[in-house]
Amino acid sequence: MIKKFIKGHISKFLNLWQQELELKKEQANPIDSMLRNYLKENKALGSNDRKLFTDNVYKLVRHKVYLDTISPKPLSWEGRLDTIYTEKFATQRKNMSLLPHVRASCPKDLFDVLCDSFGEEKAIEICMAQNLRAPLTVRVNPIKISREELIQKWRDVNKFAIKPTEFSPYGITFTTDKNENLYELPEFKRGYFEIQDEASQLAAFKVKCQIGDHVLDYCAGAGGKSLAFAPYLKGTGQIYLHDTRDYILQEAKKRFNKAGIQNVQFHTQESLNNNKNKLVKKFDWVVCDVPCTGTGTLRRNPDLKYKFSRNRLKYFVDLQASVFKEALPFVKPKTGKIVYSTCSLLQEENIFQITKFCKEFNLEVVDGKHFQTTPGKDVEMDGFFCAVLQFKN
Ligand SMILES: C[S@@+](CC[C@H](N)C(=O)[O-])C[C@H]1O[C@@H](n2cnc3c(N)ncnc32)[C@H](O)[C@@H]1O
Repeated sequence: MIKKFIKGHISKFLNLWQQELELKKEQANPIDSMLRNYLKENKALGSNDRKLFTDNVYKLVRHKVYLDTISPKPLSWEGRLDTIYTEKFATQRKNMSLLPHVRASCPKDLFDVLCDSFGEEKAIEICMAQNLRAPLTVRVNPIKISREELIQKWRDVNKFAIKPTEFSPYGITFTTDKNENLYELPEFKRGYFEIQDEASQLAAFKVKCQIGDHVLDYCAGAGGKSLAFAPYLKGTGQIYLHDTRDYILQEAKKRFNKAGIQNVQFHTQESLNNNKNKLVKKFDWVVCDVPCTGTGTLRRNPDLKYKFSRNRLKYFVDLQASVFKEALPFVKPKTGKIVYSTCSLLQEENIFQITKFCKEFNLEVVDGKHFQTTPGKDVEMDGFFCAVLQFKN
């Protein structure tokens, strides 16, 4: 039974979130930042209460479409919350008279485009998987410690329930849903690891840069991908991090310092433009980890599914094409490679884009086929897409 006091907070918070979404639509603040602010302002919620509060907020947001159909009317957050803890919540999933997008708890527009990409059966499986809690996964920084050493320390001293990731050689996944505060660990402060989903790690490792290479991370954000592939360079060559948001590069700078990586430089849009003549055709690798609908990360960001619209999809498709076109001149002719990646599941942002780029710019996909992960029954990773392209010679 959830205490009345916590139920009150859950309702209050979700009413605020709903208002925010109605008012600002796709510009609405992300739910995780709204949650952080709410918890800061409501110190009366103790640490156990916070976990219960947060877990239930996420559950309600994930299952809202389904709950709106099966909960008592008039709808309220309290009513939806009570419904989660009834038998009906499980049994109605099998009610085939409910529309598929309702059973899968996915807004209709998004469900339809997922069906276009995967067919209905797979789309339902993906949505169901995206309604589960995301696993907590970290990437070990091999410059500071090996995965084996960190696993041993965490198992023996911290008593964490963890396992090595199956595909990434540097990942560790937590196997319980206990909220470990990893940011407070000395190993985090010393740069031994970063929190990063396994699929994102695998996409980053597609940048197989070698000693002495020059790499331009064109949409670097806070540097998540670059931090993962930087150890391949063994301190040689140079990574250029670029983003249109100056403040996020400051964040990246701090993370690189902590990770002990020095062969990097940071470029705002202005500084890259000022140096453009020197930098075009210079890079062995250009990484285009473009802005996208984020439909592969709905377990972490379930609020994104309510921001989705076909217009928003078109906005991202156009933006991705223009970012790719901006980044391409920096690739070294003949040998240079450009890596295009998204955390989207949609063909419009992925395979359709690279097919178009190949035709328009005389490129071909190299290093095997493109790489794609889709959350599903046995796939614990986020949805990611990545392809390595090179000029046809
Ligand atoms: C998916 S995020 C990058 C995440 C980052 N690579 C990581 O692994 O943590 C996309 C980034 O593209 C940036 N961006 C948006 N428009 C851009 C543009 N025209 N040129 C370069 N970066 C852009 C955004 O500010 C955002 O940080």
